[in-house]
Amino acid sequence: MIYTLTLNPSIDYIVHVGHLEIGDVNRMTEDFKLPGGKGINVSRILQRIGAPSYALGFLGGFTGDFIEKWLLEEGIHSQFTRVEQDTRINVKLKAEEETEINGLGPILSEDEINRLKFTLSELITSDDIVVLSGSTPGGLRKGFYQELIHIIKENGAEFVIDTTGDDLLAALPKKPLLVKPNNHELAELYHTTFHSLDDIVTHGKKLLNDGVKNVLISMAGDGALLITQEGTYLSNVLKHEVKNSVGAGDSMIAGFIGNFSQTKDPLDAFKWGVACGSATTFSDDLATEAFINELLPEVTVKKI
Ligand SMILES: Nc1ncnc2c1ncn2[C@@H]1O[C@H](COP(=O)(O)OP(=O)(O)OP(=O)(O)O)[C@@H](O)[C@H]1O
Ligand SMILES: O=P(O)(O)OC[C@@]1(O)O[C@H](CO)[C@@H](O)[C@@H]1O
Repeated sequence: MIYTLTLNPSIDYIVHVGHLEIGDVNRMTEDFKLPGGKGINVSRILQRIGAPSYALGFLGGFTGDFIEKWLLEEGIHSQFTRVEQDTRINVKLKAEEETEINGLGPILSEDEINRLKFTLSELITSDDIVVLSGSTPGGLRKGFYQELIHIIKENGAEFVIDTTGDDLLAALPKKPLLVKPNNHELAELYHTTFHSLDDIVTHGKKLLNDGVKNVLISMAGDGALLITQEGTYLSNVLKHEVKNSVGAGDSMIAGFIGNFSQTKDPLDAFKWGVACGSATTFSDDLATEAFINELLPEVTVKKI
């Protein structure tokens, strides 16, 4: 079973304004509320590609109810830890440019934190993959991801981690099955600036040497890289109308893990990752199964 764990889910409030006038009253031309948070996006794509998952994390208040109900309607199993404070609302402002304003998330009590750890330790077995995704709620103690990874490893399961900074660095020696920084996050992680594809590959290989089994690096309109012990692979860039950047990386993780859990073939999984990430980029919301299948034959990867 694949589990996704979203410590800080959100309602994504997508607001279209056409033209944005800062400091003035702006009127929306369209708005949508969607369940969000990186792990939740991964679960939604996994469901669409026939690799069902179980969604875990913290949910609270009316915003939490909205997310739980939506996932239920999509047939996604979940066992969230209910918390006192409301799940956050993240604003995705679509004007001439896309602007995101992400909330801090609820303050959690010690009891709520312990209940989530207990749920994880009860559910996970050595057959499972746990996808740990996204930021941690503002008030949560530092190093909490490490506590979760400890439980996952103790239960003999594999894990994927999609976060940034110290939480990502600390996870590397625990040998994640997959990490997927984008090129900017990778540069930040190593306090550097990239000037070429070679620079990106060199730093991606550091992640591999530090313990990661499969390194995926997404590069938006420049495609993606996969680095494993067998070699380094570059994907092509699919050409369609770009509509959305929210959730492309999560879709890529879902495509990779959904396929890898069934085939154990990193190259095939890479193609699925690129198809899912691209399909979301070219959609208004997360990609549909039909569109992912349509794009799959367009994906090519080459060893570099
Ligand atoms: N402009 C684009 N043109 C073509 N393909 C794209 C474009 N943007 C994204 N993709 C595809 O989607 C993949 C994931 O996108 P991206 O690199 O933006 O992920 P990310 O930065 O993790 O996204 P997110 O904003 O969801 O965190 C890319 O590696 C690429 O395959
Ligand atoms: O604040 P975080 O946890 O870093 O990111 C949260 C978020 O921006 O990531 C998803 C897209 O990847 C959205 O659904 C959600 O709003």
